[in-house]
Amino acid sequence: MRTERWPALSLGQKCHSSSIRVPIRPRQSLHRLHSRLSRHRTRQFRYKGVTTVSKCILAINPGSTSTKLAIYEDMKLLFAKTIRHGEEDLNRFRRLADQIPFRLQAVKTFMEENGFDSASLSGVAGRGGLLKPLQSGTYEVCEAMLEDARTGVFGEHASNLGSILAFEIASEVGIPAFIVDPVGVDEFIPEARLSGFAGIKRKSQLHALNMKAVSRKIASEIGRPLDELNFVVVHLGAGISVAAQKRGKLIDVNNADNEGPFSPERAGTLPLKQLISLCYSGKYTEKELIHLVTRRGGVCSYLGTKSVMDAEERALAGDAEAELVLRAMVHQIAKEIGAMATVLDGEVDGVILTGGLAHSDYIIVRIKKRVEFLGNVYVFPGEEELEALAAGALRVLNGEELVLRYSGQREEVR
Ligand SMILES: Nc1ncnc2c1ncn2[C@@H]1O[C@H](COP(=O)(O)OP(=O)(O)O)[C@@H](O)[C@H]1O
Ligand SMILES: CCCC(=O)OP(=O)(O)O
Repeated sequence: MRTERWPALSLGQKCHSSSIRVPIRPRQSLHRLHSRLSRHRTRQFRYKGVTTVSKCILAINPGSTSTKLAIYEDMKLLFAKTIRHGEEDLNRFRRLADQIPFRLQAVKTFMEENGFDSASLSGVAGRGGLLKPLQSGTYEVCEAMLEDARTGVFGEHASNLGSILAFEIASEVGIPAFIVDPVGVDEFIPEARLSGFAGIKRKSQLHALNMKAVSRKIASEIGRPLDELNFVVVHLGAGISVAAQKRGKLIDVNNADNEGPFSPERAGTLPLKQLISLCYSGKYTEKELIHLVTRRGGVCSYLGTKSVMDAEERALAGDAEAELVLRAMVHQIAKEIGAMATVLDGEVDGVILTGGLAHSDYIIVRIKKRVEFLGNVYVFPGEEELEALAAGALRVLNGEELVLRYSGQREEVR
């Protein structure tokens, strides 16, 4: 048994560091470029006196406490920034949609700071949020999608802002806006859809963008096609997704906003009867309780912080409560990994651990100890979401892949 650790690129880091073992390859398929698309989408890009003909993509990843941004010229990272939003910045907005002008300004400031004109862009890609169940791929943003993201009919999460912000920027300069592998990617097998109570269906809501991007990289490092491999893929972020990935398809997962292990900010699966009693206690409105279990649950509800980094410091300094909470979170994550291994009939080529918490040796060492009997454990700290967004947009702009419509049809990008 061994653990592979690939340090993910931190934002702004150049791709040539010798410590990076996963090669970042530029896409090679310009020869397949459709000439109409080529004329329409390829821009002259002028920066610091040098003019190049290439496709520039703005990638936007709105998170619950941050907006992560990057501009790629083809697959070369030009600029990136993580803007952290304090609770005081975001708490003044009553609804998620009220944050749009504030976040939009943050995107525009990022472009201005880097002297980058949006007229030089070929496309904008935003993280796709809680939308209807969708197949994996790149979708062009359309009015129906914007409406679902704005109203939150499939749930409220900061990622819902991705399509909206991408569309706002793109429509100003008449270029397409995309989302890639949204949170609502659904590749469930039929038996994963039943909850155990008729009328309540399980939903696939997960960190599909990063989980797919990281698994593709690890498969390529192993030297085998992803569609021949079975992984248990675990994204350890503000929310936690533990998925059974069979031959490239995410066939079962705990719903990262609703089920499974508790996370830095989410309660995960709760004892049913006690939860029902709490709903009828009169202490909370429906909205308040949903907010509590999804944004102030998990580690936050026990320790008052969503930062596992802080919780870890406390545990290491002898705080017994912090130590117990982290031990319990590891316990639940490991149990879920074991469960997903059974979904794969025990045929597991490896366990992949990624997301912010994968930076933590404290957490990783403890999970690994519990699950390494299943096979190799691959650790990929952080996430590849911005790069995956740019890659998804470029695949359709370069004519390598048909763009998906929110209705489910595949078409050539217009
Ligand atoms: N080096 C680290 N050590 C311990 N915890 C970390 C480290 N880096 C990030 N984290 C924790 O990861 C969590 C956030 O994960 P991240 O993947 O960035 O979240 P999101 O899902 O919002 O993108 C936080 O609890 C943070 O404290
Ligand atoms: C709702 C599923 C996606 C998710 O949990 O994202 P974050 O960890 O970024 O909040």
